[in-house]
Amino acid sequence: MAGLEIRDATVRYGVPTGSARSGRSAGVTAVDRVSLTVAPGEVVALLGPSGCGKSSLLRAVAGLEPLAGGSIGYDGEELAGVPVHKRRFGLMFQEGQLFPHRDVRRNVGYGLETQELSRAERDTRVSALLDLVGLAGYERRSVLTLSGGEQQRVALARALAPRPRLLLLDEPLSALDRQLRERLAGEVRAALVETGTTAMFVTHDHTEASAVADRVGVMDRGRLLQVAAPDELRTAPASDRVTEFLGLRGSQSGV
Ligand SMILES: Nc1ncnc2c1ncn2[C@@H]1O[C@H](COP(=O)(O)OP(=O)(O)OP(=O)(O)O)[C@@H](O)[C@H]1O
Repeated sequence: MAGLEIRDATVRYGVPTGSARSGRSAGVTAVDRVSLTVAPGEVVALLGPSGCGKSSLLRAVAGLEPLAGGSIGYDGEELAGVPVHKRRFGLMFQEGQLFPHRDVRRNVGYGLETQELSRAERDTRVSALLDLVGLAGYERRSVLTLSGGEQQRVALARALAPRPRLLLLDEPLSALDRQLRERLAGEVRAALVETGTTAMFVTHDHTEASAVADRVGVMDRGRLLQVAAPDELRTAPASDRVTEFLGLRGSQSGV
């Protein structure tokens, strides 16, 4: 199938060699037989409390964690054995990812340096991306002078620059205060939709998940409880745990 296809993916940590075969439950099962698809151009959020396995699943898709079971494919190609840099996926994290000694233009243009573009073409693309993330005219600014929100906008522009076939975002707004987070969540979605970017967005904040994603996957203790459009999750939650995470009852949301 086109896009991302995760089938029965399992990620374990700290399992000594051989113990899986012996059947003993050594180590932690961070992701437990999760199946999920992301269609081309679709944005899917992974939502759940701290420790539920969201980042582990994202890292497995990126190729940063090996699978203990199941498989991950993209556009019909099996990704096992395909190294991180050959997957043509983009990554964006919470913070601390910009090069401090490069200006904004050279940060955003970083992923374009290996592509066969003239300097002028590169600059045009960088300016268009800065425009897209609301930072038109910031080319020459030192990233050290930017606010946290501006830095994450630059990081988003940089991640989008090489046109990744899948963008993986791990809590990209978590270091920002709530008000800014809510505004930026809408802006991130607009940028992803405008560029037609296929994306997986990890968050523990249900408001953010609903603002960013076409569909939200709710995770709990390594398992995927439900995947549905934000409206459908609200009107037809599959279980009480889903209701809790959506903040419709209790105080589990925003853990
Ligand atoms: N490198 C590791 N070694 C051992 N255990 C790990 C490792 N990374 C994660 N874990 C464990 O795996 C489980 C899932 O962690 P993971 O980081 O995927 O969850 P998460 O939902 O992304 O949490 P958070 O929102 O806090 O980042 C947790 O129990 C965690 O302690």
